[in-house]
Amino acid sequence: MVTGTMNVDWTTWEPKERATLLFVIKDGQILLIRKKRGLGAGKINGPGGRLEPGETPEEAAVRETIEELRITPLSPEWRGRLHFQFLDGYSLTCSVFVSPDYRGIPMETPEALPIWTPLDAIPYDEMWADDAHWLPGVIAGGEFEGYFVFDGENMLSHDVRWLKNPPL
Ligand SMILES: Nc1nc2c([nH]c(=O)n2[C@H]2C[C@H](O)[C@@H](COP(=O)(O)OP(=O)(O)OP(=O)(O)O)O2)c(=O)[nH]1
Repeated sequence: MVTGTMNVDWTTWEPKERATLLFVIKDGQILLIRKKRGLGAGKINGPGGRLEPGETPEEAAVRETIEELRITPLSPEWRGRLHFQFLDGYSLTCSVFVSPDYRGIPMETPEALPIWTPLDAIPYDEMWADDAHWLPGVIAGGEFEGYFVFDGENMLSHDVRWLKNPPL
C-alpha cells in the first residue's frame, strides 16, 4: 500500500506482478544482456521476466534465460528479492538467482543481446538505479531483501537488508 510519496508499508505490501533475474557468474565474468524490449528496454540487465501461472521463481528464471539467451543455467541459487513500488501504483517483486555454470552458447534473440562483462567493469550507469545497491553484494556472495520506490525510472528511495554475508 502506498501511504505517501515515499512511505510504503512493506509489512502489508503485495506486488501486482512477480518476476525474476538470473546472473551467470563464471571465470571472473558476469553474463549481462542489453534488453531489447519489455520493461527496461535499452538497459543492461540480467536475463529475466515475469512468472507464468503455476511457475516457481526458479522455474521462471531458467525459462526466461533459455528464451532470452538460448542457454540453460545450471544449479541456480536464490540470492535475494527485490520489492519495487512505483508511484503510479504498479508494483513488482523480483527474485534474484546466480548460476555458476550453464549449458549451450549465449546467442542474441529478439529480446536480448548477451554481453560477457568483467566483474570489475559492470556498467551500473546503464542499468536500473537500484542495481548498484545490491549486485556488488550478490557477486560477493550475499543474500538480501531490497525495498525500492520508483517514479518511472527515477529511484526515490532504497533500503537493502543483507540476510547473509553482508558486504564489507
Ligand atoms: N536489475 C533490475 N531488473 C529489474 C528492475 N526492475 C525490473 O522490472 N527489472 C526486471 C525484472 C524482469 O526481469 C524485467 C521486467 O520484465 P519483462 O518486461 O522482461 O517481463 P517479460 O519478459 O515477462 O515481458 P514481456 O515479454 O511480457 O513483455 O525487468 C530493476 O530495478 N533492476
